[in-house]
Amino acid sequence: MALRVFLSRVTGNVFYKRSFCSEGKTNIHTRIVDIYNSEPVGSHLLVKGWVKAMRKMKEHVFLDVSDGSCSKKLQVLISKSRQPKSLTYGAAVEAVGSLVTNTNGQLELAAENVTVIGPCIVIDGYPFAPRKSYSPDYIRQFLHLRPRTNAFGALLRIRDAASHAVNEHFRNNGYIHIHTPVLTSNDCEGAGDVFQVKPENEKTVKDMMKDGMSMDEAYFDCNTYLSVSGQLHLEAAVRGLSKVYTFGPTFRAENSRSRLHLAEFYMIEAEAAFIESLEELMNIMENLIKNVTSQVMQKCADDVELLHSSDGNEGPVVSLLQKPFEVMTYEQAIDILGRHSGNFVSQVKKGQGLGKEHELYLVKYAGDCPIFIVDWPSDIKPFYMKQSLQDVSKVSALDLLAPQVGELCGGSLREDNFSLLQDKLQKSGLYEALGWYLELREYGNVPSAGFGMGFERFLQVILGIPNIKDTIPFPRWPHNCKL
Ligand SMILES: NC(=O)C[C@H](N)C(=O)O
Repeated sequence: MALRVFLSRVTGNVFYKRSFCSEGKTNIHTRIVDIYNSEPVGSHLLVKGWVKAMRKMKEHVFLDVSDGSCSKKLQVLISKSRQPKSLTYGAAVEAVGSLVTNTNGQLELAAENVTVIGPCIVIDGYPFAPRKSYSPDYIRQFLHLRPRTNAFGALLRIRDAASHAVNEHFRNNGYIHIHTPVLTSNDCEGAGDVFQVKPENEKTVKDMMKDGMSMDEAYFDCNTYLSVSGQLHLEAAVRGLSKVYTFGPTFRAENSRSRLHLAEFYMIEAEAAFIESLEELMNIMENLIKNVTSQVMQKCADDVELLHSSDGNEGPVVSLLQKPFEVMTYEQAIDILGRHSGNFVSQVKKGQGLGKEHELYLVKYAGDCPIFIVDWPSDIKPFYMKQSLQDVSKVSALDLLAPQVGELCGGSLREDNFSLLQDKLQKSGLYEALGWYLELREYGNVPSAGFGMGFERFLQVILGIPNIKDTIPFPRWPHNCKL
């Protein structure tokens, strides 16, 4: 571009002039949360939001207006003569007026003017009636309208606060946030069934083989999947940064519609170098869980209360904060389950994994307290877990079981013995694909450990939410991806 043209673009009147000011000051409307926190009585304000309830009196109309910024609504008072025609429950409105304290001592906007920004065009079609509480199952049928319900609004604010607290906790403890890839060529450890991805117009591998094409002609010259875990990439990053974590979407194509599974969920995964015992790993996990839980309970007390009082939720699990998490070995767990099988739980044999009923039974046994199950048989755990120094048939791994969900986290010391890892990769047929992973142990290797925790299950636990689909804005599960 010629310099003259360039300069005229930069300095001339070519550009559209905009007025710049920080967000919140634009358009000068005040958020309801700020009104309750800091706005002095007597202020003249513009408020924007949605009508959550409407009461018509002789001369006035009272509106409960919410803008989603907090659980509270602002009562707006307008004289009947100034009430716009399309003012109904559910409409989007803006109101201008003075902030006053009413006779009940509550803040109220005495409005001079209320304008309808967006009316409810089909009033009878709106699935939620004012001041009525609905079951989560009912609300879930309207995923696109769900964010405007009181209970789900509260959930979304809590989720935001929890996500913020997770990032803050890791940052305060010296962890570096790593964005691990969503597209990967490995399925981690066979952590779950994978979603395979390819460009829209590309043939499937099967068709390519039929047509005599080689994988080199594909976009990626290898099979590609949506990530089931960022762990292996974190293990690469931790051998350079010492403490790392990731917190992103994770995908499992499990054909389950259970109250505990999603096809897309958010996983918090952390890895730390120079860790040599499960004790240290348990402390890292317990500190994270306790700290984030107490942050959420403090910062979102109103929303937690609102969620608790709405239908279908069991309320927060306080046992999480009260005492140290329990610990028992896999063998002790099998023993306890064996002694109580029949009446309470079905039989589980030594060497087998635990079913959901076993996990929940063990949590009950621990007094509804989270419990770490440690030292698992190596045969039922993935290749990257470190062989136990005391018993070669075991790995230094743990599962954290919690009320409401059973398994909440899984973690382990990572195998740092080069030849053992090489052997395991060879035996599991992953040697070719994971040569790079083995190489991490070839140069400047260190002992390390890590864990993963499903964020939605964590929300279920701390909030007592039975169904995982009620913890994520737009849940994906079999046959449900249209919205
Ligand atoms: N980062 C982890 O340890 C999580 C584990 N790889 C899982 O997929 O469950």
